[in-house]
Amino acid sequence: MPRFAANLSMMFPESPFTDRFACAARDGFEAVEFLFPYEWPAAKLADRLSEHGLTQALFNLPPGNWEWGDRGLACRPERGVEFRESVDLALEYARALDCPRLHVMAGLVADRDDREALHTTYIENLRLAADRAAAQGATVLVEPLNPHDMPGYFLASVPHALDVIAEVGRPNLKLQADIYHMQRIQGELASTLADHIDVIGHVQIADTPGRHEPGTGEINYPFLFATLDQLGYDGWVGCEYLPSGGAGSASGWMRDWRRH
Ligand SMILES: O=C(O)C(=O)[C@@H](O)CO
Ligand SMILES: [Mg+2]
Repeated sequence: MPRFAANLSMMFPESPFTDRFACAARDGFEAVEFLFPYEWPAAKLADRLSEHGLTQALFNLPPGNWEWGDRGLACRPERGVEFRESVDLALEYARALDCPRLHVMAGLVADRDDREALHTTYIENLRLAADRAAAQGATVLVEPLNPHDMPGYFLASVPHALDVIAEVGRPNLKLQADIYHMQRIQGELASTLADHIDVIGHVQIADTPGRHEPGTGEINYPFLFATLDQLGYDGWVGCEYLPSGGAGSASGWMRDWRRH
């Protein structure tokens, strides 16, 4: 049975962020993940983890200026200094939270951009991030995001992510397989998990349409959880969804599913 981590950026929206650790523990989660921890002191978040006996499974590098439209820096040639600073800051938080996984967002591409230059920058930046992360035993992840939710995102398909991972050539660079995005990009869920299980370093879930909890849409999650078990996946499965309604919908499906 997969081990689930609550994504505190999306789950428990009725509670302030730092109270969501308690909500996750109350609902039976042993781990949490979130997007960006940087507006809270790392020590405060570390206290929340230990207070509730939770493991930090994953978080993201700083994405640049989200309000101004940044969605990551890694492919942007003109943002090199900021990217390197973002790696160091994320690794500092990772040490404080004892977190071994960091998601590096690629960034957006515009029509006028020189794609070759973005590609070269992305590969160099991922090597740098992976090498700095390796020094503290951490893994760096790349995640294809679907073009409906994230138009213009540089890394928009699983084959592109696999090519990048191969070219970067670092053992601690892995694929973040977000099943919700994979469904909206391409489908072929079970076969993609099976074909690439060796490079999958983290899994995330949500159903579609709506990006809500499993059981609210078209994805057969019981089948995919059994597939992950058969493949021997023993990492975390991040619950990165917006509960469809009310506090109980955040994790009620998980309790029902575990009873069977
Ligand atoms: O949107 C997702 O899916 C993520 O996992 C984020 O880390 C990137 O926005
Ligand atoms: Mg995701």
